[in-house]
Amino acid sequence: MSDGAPQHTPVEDFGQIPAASANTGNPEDLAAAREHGWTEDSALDYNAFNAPTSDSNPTWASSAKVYEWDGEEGDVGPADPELEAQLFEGEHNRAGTALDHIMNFSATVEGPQTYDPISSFENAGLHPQVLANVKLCQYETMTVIQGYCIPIILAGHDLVAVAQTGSGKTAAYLIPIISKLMGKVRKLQGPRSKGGVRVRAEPLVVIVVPTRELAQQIFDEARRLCYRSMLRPVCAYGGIPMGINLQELGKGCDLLIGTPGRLQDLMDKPDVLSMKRVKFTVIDEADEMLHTDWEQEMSKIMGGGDMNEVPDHAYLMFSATFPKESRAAARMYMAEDFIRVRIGRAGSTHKNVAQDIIFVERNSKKQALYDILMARPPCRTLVFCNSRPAVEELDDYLWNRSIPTIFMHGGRSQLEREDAMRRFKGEKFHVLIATNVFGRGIDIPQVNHVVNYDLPGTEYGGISEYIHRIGRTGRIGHKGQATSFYNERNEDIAPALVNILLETEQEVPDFLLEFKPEDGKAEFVDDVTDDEDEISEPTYVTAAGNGDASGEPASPAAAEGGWGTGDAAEAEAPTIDAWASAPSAAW
Ligand SMILES: Nc1ncnc2c1ncn2[C@@H]1O[C@H](COP(=O)(O)OP(=O)(O)OP(=O)(O)O)[C@@H](O)[C@H]1O
Repeated sequence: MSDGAPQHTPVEDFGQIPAASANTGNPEDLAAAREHGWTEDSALDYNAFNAPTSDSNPTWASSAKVYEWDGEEGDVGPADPELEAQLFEGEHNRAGTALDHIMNFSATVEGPQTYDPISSFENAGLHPQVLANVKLCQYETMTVIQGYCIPIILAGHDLVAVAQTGSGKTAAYLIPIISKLMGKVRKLQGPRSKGGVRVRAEPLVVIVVPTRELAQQIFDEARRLCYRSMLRPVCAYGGIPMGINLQELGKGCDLLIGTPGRLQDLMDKPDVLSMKRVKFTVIDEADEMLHTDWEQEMSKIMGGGDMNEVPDHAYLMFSATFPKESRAAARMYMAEDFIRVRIGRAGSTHKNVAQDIIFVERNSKKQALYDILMARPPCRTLVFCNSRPAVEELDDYLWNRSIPTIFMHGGRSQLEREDAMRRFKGEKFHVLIATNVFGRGIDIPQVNHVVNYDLPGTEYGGISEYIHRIGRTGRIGHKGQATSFYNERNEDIAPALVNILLETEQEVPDFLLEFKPEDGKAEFVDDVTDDEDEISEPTYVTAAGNGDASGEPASPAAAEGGWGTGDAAEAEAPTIDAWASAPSAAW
C-alpha cells in the first residue's frame, strides 16, 4: 500500500527514517514495471502520518494562503508576486486543443426570461480585476456554459445549469458572482478581524459541495479569482480539527466553500457563523446534493439558522447530470422565475473521452487491469472500485506487482486523503485507486486514463456516476481514455451505457449488442425536459445554440471558436473607477 497505510511494513519499523521507496514484490514484476516506465514510488515519511495534528498544522489544504486586502487605499490591492506565482503558475488545467467538442453542443434555456449569451470575457462587463484574474488563469476562450450563465447570474436570477464534465462550470458561477461583489464589498461585507481578535463570519456567498477534495479545489479557484480584491474565501470541511475552521472564519469570510456536514455544524454556532448576509448560495454537483441522503443537512443549509431570506438572495445549482428526481427536488428551493440552462442533453458527455468497454470475468479483473497498465504507456491513471475493501485489495495487488499506486476512500483519515491528493498531483505516473468519493468534480491535469474496475450499478449511482467518473479525463479540450470492465453482474447499467456509447459515436462491443435499441439510435426518455405539469406556468425559451453533439458547428461564429451573437449582453470592460461608481440594480 503506497500512501500511508501500514499493511506492507509496520509503521513502527521505520522509526524516524522515511519509508523505503521501492516496491518489494517479485523482482521480475519490478523489472518489468520499471522497464515499461512505471516509475519508483517516492519516499514517504510515515512519521508525518502519525504526528499529532494541531490547529496550527500547516498541511491542511484549507489553510492555503489567500490574498488579504483591507481596501483602505482602493478596491484593488497591490500585486503579490509570490502568491501570484503560487496561484497561477502552479499545475492547473489549461484548455487543450480539442475544445471544439465541448463548444459545439446546442444550448437550451428555459424560464420566463432569457439573456443573450456572451462569447468573450473581454465583452462580459466584468470587474476589471476579475478580468485580469481570468487572464492570469489563461482562460482565453469562454465555454458555452460560461457564456450563458454569466449574464443570468449577473442579472440576479436563480439558476439550474447542466453541462458536460470539464466544461468550466466552476468558473461559470464564480466569475459572475465575484465580479458582481467586487467593488461592492465595502458596502456589503461582514466584519473583519483586527489585531487578531476573532470576528463572526458573515459570508456573502456559500458554496456547498459533496466532498472535501472538491471543496479544496473550488477554494483554490476562488483564491485565484479573488486575487487582489477585498474578497476573502474560506474553506471548511470535515475531518480536520474544528479549530482550523474557527481560526480562518474568525478572520472574516466573504465566500464560504464547504461540505454539508461541517457547514451544518458551523451554522449551529451562531457566534461563529451567520448567514444573514448571504447573496448567493451555490449547490455544486446539485443532483448529488439533492439526494435524500443529504436531506437533513441541505434543508438546514438552504433555509436554516438566520439565512437571508430576502429575495436578493440567488440560488444556483450546477451539475453535469440532473436526473428527473433531482430536478423535482431542485424546484423546491428555487424562485418561481428561475432559469434553466442545459448544454446539449442533460447527462450527456462529449467525444473527447474514448470509451472502451471490455468483458472481464470477476475473478480475472486484477490480472486484466495489470495487463492493461503494462500494455499502455504509463500515465496518470484513476481506477474506480465500488467499495473500500475492493480499493484496498486492488491497491495491495498492484503495489505488490510494482505499479506505483495511491488509494483514496472515505474511510481514510483527512491527513491521508490530503497527502494522497498531493502525491497524485505531484507524481507524474501514479495510479490512484478510489471509490465514488473521487468521482465528481475533481479536476487534475493530465489524468489520461480512467478505469471503471467496477462499473457503477444502480446502487452506486448508475449511469450518472459513470458520466462523472469518466469525466475525470478529457477535460476542457483535452483527450482522454476510459476503460470499463463489464460482466453479467453489470447488466443493470447496460442499456444506459449503450445509449451513451451510441450518442458519442463509440463502438458498441458484441456482448452489449442485445441492449442496442432496434433502430440503432440512442434513446433518452428522461433527460430532455420536465413534464409540463410539474412546472408552474413555464415560459420556455429555447436559445439558438451553436451546434450539436455531432461536432458540426451550427454557425460561422462557432466555427471561429466563438458563438452566439450576444450583442445585447456584451459591453466594453469598464475601468475600476467606473465600476465602483456604477449603480447596482439589486443592492
Ligand atoms: N474558459 C476556460 N478556458 C480554459 N480553461 C478553463 C476555462 N474555464 C475553466 N477552465 C478550466 O477547466 C477545468 C475544468 O473546469 P471545471 O472543473 O469547472 O469543470 P466542470 O464543468 O465543473 O467539471 P465537472 O462536471 O467534472 O465538475 C479547470 O481546470 C478550469 O480551471
